Amino acid sequence: MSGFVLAIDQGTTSTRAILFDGEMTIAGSGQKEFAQHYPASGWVEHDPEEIWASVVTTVKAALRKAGRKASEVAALGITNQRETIVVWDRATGKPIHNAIVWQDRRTAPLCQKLKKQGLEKTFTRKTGLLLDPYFSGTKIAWILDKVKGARKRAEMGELLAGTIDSFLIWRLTGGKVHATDATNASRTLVYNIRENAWDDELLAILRIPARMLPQVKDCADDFGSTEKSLFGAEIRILGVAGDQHAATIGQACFEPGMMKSTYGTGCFALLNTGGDLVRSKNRLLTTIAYRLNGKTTYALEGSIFIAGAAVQWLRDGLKVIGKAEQSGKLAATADPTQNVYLVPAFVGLGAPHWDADARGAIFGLTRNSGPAEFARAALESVAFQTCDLLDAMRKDWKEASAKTVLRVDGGMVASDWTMQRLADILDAPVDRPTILETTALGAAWLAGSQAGVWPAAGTFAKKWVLERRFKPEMDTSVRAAKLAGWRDAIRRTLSTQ
Ligand SMILES: Nc1ncnc2c1ncn2[C@@H]1O[C@H](COP(=O)(O)OP(=O)(O)O)[C@@H](O)[C@H]1O
Ligand SMILES: O=P(O)(O)OC[C@H](O)CO
Repeated sequence: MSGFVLAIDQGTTSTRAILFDGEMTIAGSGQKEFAQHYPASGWVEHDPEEIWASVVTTVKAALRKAGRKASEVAALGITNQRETIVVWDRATGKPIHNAIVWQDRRTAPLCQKLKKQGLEKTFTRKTGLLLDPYFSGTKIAWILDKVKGARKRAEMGELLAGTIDSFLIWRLTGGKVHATDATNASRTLVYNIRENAWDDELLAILRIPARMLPQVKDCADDFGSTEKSLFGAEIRILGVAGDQHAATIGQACFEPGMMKSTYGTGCFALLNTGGDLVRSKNRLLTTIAYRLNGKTTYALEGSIFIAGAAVQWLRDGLKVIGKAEQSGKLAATADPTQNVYLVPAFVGLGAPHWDADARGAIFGLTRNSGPAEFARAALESVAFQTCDLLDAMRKDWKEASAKTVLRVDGGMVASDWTMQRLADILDAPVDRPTILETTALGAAWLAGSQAGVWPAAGTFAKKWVLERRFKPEMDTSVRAAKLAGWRDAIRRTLSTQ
């Protein structure tokens, strides 16, 4: 069998399909953006049919560009934006509502109600998550409540629910397989991460019928085969993981203590804690890093909602840059004597504050403040937020020693200035690999190793190649002063002061 492995990376703003060859290099790829729907303030939806069409188009494009046929592909891996949920009709495969996206805040009142009933501890103990609208469970409950007849139909087994991976598997296999993997399940708020099973008590609280949920498999497992009519030949689906988990694998963070951080629209940092299910006392999430051969590896996760999105704000909102890549150059020209801070709480704050009501703020402006100081403040905010996550991780898990090295990926890591500032603020080395498509690579590795055409974890990890290490260079007192200023800015921004 050939070593060609296909990865579908179904992200928040675009879908990518990448065909890797036996040397794990990219043979061909396709990418397609799709519409974001904002039906009300704080609501974010995707059309599942548009997502499905983008998957079919990009897979065909990747094969065409590589000059390969589906019959030459040994396996397919799927990775996806997490938490985003679809409910569809079992008989027709048609969604009964648009997908409710991870960023969507519509279930904040339900989360508040459950918190007031004293239920957050129960959810956290079982799922490792918090009662925040970010996660899928309350979104499923919302659809069952609001779409006429949905709950009854779900109880009768006529409706199915799933994260995007699950919806795609259903469509790709022609409605034969309703499955997901343990990492995606671990983001739903109804999956018990210690017992590795859907949790009846939590399902009852949210009134979600268990029969509408997918079977949960290992990340490298048999998820069925794509219908021959789609790509000309069947392709076995052998790997599935949420995108941040796939990036953890693609960055070869297989050892406890290893950590990756992905800087796209938001930033998601995962610290591998091995078999230890570490309970956070500092409002980080406990999540399943990956599950292989029935063995669960856990992670502590810090989720930041705005990272590269702050650069988009410089470009599209303030219009002080024309392109994202100009942000670093502009920041480098900022006046070192000014202390301008941006707290980018544009959609509230994620970890470790979880303040849905906070809104963005800027501090320290003077008559001399201009585009350069705004650009520096925006890029530095990403470093400061990561620093808050790392501090919380160190407090939560003593093995997360001062020696932590951060492996980075995502669109924003192209900025050398930002990566150097990140190393300076963290006071820790930041490693940027040669392959930045780590998410797709992680999904491809799951599928390729399961198919037996790609190497096992140890050999795969040795193929991780450093492109550049950013070492901390900032004077200790300068760093301390900057961090003190940031903490003051955060304190003044929180909605509950
Ligand atoms: N050179 C750069 N400097 C700073 N930010 C950048 C640069 N290039 C891209 N970005 C930011 O990275 C983000 C895109 O990264 P990507 O990983 O594709 O995100 P996503 O998968 O969330 O869509 C955008 O928000 C963009 O503003
Ligand atoms: O699609 P991305 O890269 O923005 O990632 C989204 C995360 O999985 C949300 O938890």
